[in-house]
Amino acid sequence: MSVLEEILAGVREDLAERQAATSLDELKEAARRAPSARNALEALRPGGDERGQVTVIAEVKRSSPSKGSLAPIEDPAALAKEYEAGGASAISVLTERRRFGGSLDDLRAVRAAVDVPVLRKDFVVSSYQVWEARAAGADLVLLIVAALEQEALVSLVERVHSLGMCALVEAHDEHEVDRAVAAGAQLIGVNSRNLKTLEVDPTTFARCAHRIPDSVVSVAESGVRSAHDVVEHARAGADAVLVGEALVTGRDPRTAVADLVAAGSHPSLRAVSRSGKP
Ligand SMILES: O=C(O)c1ccccc1NCC(=O)[C@H](O)[C@H](O)COP(=O)(O)O
Repeated sequence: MSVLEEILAGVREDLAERQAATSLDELKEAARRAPSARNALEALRPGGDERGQVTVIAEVKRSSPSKGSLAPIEDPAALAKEYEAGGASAISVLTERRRFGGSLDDLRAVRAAVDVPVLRKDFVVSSYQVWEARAAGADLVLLIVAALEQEALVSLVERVHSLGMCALVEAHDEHEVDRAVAAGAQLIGVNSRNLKTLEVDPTTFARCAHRIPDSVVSVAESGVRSAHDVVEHARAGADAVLVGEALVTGRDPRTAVADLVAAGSHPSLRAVSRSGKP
């Protein structure tokens, strides 16, 4: 079994327990009571089509399959506030329990503490999880192309958008980028971590970028550690970077985010056309 299949098997077991405890109707009612979703596309590409800076999505990440335990993070809301104070444009919260140590309670706490959009980062296989995300206040929901058949991907993208949220559709190679575009994604993440080996290949975003239309907001995910990495991804046409490990294992999350934001805002980084058009 691949790492992804193992994770998905655990996710499905946990999901079945939650579905037994809370009906879809109850969830829908909770989603109706939740505050409206914040505009993630505007937050991640504030200049619209006139792209001029790379924004930062800062992640609340306790542990991971590749690295094991990273940081205890007893107060995810306090960490998210530090990220926001450092200039993060959105916060990613891992809600998967078994391998990442996250929860929907983390997401609820973070959403209540910050004013920027909040991403539910999980392994979504059912529209039930999309309703859960909205009920917990999420503004964005991660959908992983490699985990979904195309029909399911299309239907989940539509469900996320119909609830006013934004789907971050995650690809790992050019073919998956094409599937994300075909599914109607307005926000595409290219994850540099190979789901079979868990190795990070920092050239992945640059290899895939030309397949992402300029009208789609793009995110470079995984392995971003330094200002240099932000500049490299900016030069390849990224609108945003998503950073976890480097922030939760560093000493000062606010300053760490601020350094990445400053690197992504440098005037020398002119807007880059991913399609190669001037
Ligand atoms: O982080 C992992 O080991 C991992 C393994 C398998 C599937 C997903 C995984 N991570 C989720 C993420 O996408 C990252 O948390 C995110 O991109 C941030 O990456 P990093 O900055 O390298 O922590």
